[in-house]
Amino acid sequence: MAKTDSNPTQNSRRSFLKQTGSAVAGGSFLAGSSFLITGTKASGAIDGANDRVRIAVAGLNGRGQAHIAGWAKAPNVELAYVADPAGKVLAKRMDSLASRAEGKLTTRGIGDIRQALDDPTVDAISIATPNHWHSLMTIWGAQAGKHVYVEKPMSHDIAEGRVVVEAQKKYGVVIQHGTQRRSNAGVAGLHEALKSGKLPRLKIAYGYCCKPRNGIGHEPISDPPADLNWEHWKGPAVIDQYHANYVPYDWHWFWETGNGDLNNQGTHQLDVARWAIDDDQTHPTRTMAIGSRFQWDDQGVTPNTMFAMAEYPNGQMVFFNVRNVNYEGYERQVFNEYYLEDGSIITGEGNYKILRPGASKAEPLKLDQGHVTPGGNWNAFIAAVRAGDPSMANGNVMDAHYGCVLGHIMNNSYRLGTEVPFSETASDFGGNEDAIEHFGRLHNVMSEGVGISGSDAKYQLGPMLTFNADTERFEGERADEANGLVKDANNPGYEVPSVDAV
Ligand SMILES: NC(=O)C1=CN([C@@H]2O[C@H](COP(=O)(O)OP(=O)(O)OC[C@H]3O[C@@H](n4cnc5c(N)ncnc54)[C@H](OP(=O)(O)O)[C@@H]3O)[C@@H](O)[C@H]2O)C=CC1
Ligand SMILES: O=C1CO[C@H](CO)[C@@H](O)[C@@H]1O
Repeated sequence: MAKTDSNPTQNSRRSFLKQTGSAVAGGSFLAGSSFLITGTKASGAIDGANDRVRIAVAGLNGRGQAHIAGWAKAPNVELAYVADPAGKVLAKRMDSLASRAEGKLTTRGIGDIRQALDDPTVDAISIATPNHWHSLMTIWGAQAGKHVYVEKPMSHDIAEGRVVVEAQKKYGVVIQHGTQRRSNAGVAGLHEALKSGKLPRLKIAYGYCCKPRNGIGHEPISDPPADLNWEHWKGPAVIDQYHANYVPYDWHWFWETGNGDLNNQGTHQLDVARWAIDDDQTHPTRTMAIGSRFQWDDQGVTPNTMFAMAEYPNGQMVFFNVRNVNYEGYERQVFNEYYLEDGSIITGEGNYKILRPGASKAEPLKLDQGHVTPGGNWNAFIAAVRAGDPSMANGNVMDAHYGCVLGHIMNNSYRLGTEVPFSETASDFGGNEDAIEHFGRLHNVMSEGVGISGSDAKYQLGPMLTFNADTERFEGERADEANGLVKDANNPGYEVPSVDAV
């Protein structure tokens, strides 16, 4: 890991950042209050009375603010650093912190998270950068002995996710994925009931990521803004030239930096769907996707419409819908559904209803709460850090890896797709009747709701890919092309190490 020339330990003074009107007494932190501690503790060791956790947040524009607020509410957590490569974003966040600080603000604003990694008194980092940075920064964090809270998706491609897994094993740090539904004991309870046989066996776990969005237009190639360290923003991502649609947020819709909505919002629902699959299953072995970027005629390239399916070796399936196009009467659907072998359908999120075969109305499904580390996503991470126990993470590194790869291989099928006429019989989905029926519903929304029609309209139909769950490589038809998508190219100085070199 490259070293920086800063002296991050120079601020040895503690001070406190006031977030609300509550009071901090005697220089100590009142557990459960809404203060954010800033400053530096004398030692990085987390023990006994000095169990303060010092954390550095990377990525400050959108989700990074939720991270700061989340750590502020966690007892005895100290915001040591905030990092962002854009000078204006960093200055704005620092101003905001300073305006709420009691006394001198000692949180350090930095452009490069490696300054915080070099500080032995930092215990953990929390990553809210664009997706292409998630794995590399997590790996750097593990190598530096820091615990890591990393936003979803933990990986931008299949191979780097595996490196994170191996880094976690080697360095033993806590890694928690930003899939906060993993902290929901109601969701855990349903999945435990499904797996223990208290409910009929799960056949299809279905995720929906259907929230309306708009196109992003076209931005010309230009110089990056003067305050932005563009080389560092790109980091591992190979991007030819800057345009203003990358920064901020709309990087989601370019494959070099994002993963489309399937592995954006959809990561939450993909993760829940996979969590419901039997515990002895790792990756699906067959997957395919069909979709398009309808309606917008913009610069983004990832699909705004998608139906994808994945089949696990035990026959259980994950189905997934993405539907971002906007139209009058749009039905927002961001949730999961469970189709059981006896024909029942379960819906809800932590508070479930079941529609039994032949019944006209769904009935409430009363279940025991499942096992999660209590306290919500932020507190669970801090509890795991204090205990030094990676298994306490709500959404650990393996959960993250399997959930993200599920989305990556669906996206890979889509990316290898060919154009076919816009039709409800665009694919036979390997003969899967359930998939044919569910794709038909999405197709109807596109034709009747969105009004897509005519010979110019096309779907991009991806091949049925075969994935070897042991080697994490594709096999069989189109395998060479699919394996070309397993690992992204990286820029010099920002290479994701190999599994052997981690
Ligand atoms: N769990 C959840 O519910 C949610 C999770 N997320 C996840 O959070 C992540 C961030 O999303 P969002 O905030 O919407 O995206 P934004 O683009 O709005 O913000 C990302 C920030 O990261 C900064 N950044 C880029 N590279 C680096 C780097 N090397 N070091 C530090 N900061 C960097 C960006 O810099 P710049 O200032 O130049 O743009 C920007 O400020 C995404 O991965 C997303 O999936 C988002 C929303 C909710
Ligand atoms: O639009 C968004 C808001 O909710 C999602 C939840 O993780 C985000 O990631 C996404 O970018």
